[in-house]
Amino acid sequence: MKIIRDPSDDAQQAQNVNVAASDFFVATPEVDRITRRALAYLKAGYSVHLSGPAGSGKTTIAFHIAAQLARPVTMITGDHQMTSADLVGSASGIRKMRLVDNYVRSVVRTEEQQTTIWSDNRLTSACRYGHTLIYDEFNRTPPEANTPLLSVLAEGVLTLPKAHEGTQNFVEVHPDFRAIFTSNPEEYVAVYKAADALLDRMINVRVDLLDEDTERQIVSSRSGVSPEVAGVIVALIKRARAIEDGARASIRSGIAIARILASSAASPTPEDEVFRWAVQDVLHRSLDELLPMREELIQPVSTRTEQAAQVSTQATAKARSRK
Ligand SMILES: Nc1ncnc2c1ncn2[C@@H]1O[C@H](COP(=O)(O)OP(=O)(O)OP(=O)(O)O)[C@@H](O)[C@H]1O
Repeated sequence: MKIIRDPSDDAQQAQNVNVAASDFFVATPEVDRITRRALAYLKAGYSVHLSGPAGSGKTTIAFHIAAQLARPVTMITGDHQMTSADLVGSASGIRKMRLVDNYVRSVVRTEEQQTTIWSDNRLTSACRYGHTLIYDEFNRTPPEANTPLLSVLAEGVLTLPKAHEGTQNFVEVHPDFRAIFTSNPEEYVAVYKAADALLDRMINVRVDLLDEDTERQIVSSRSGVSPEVAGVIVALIKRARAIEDGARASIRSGIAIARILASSAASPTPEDEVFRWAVQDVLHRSLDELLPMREELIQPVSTRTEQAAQVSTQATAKARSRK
């Protein structure tokens, strides 16, 4: 994702960015379908929740969708230490004013005034200026901290705490404000069960593990390895997922193996020690454990191409002999 800063932004907006797809972004029909589906709901004014397993591309697609909305993006990442103040804002100090009036020498009149200085936080500025909010892994934040979102999503109003110095203790949500949430429902470490009331205010778009062709293109695009090498790695990842009992082998693992191969000029063959190490350390499985793949896939790409050519020559010869 490319980050584009808008020089015309005022100080408040300068913390936020405009985004555009990076040169490495892969838009296959599957990615495009998810994007169009989410955009249909966002355009109707609804918030979207992209839910799916780790590495299914939720965050990347969220940015891609946000880029289509062509509004500045405010990004928040869920965190167990977050409070409502981290979303909405808080008092950041006190402003004191003292007036001493000694115009008549024998009379001294003093007047003191004290006001709280309020600082908007990211949700408030996104609501004020009509940004696209990307709230990544929102269920890592305690549900009570996310409470201000309820009235934002349902009534289009953000209520501010008393410390706010303005005359209005609420912000009317800008008509261009949109929110995209992401979460992994399979994650059970350091996450909270999201409040039903919040989930009920967003439309869930399921982002499952991407299809093989999309994963192959992503691995190739993010690492620079050829699509053939990426295909071998993705097949290994799929095999690891099929026999998995612990953490899921993600597309991130595939990108990591591919980048290691590319930077060491290694090849995805059983004889290549860098490849064996990378598979062992990234997937936590030895190449031998993934042996069924060995026969089919883990051969030098040139060998596989030669074999494919042989198979096709044999097939042509058979077809001719049948005539
Ligand atoms: N369409 C795509 N084009 C290019 N790269 C992609 C695409 N989708 C995902 N990726 C890459 O795959 C990796 C995982 O994607 P991403 O972080 O978006 O997944 P996620 O579902 O948000 O994962 P997590 O739940 O672990 O945060 C990243 O390195 C990302 O750059």
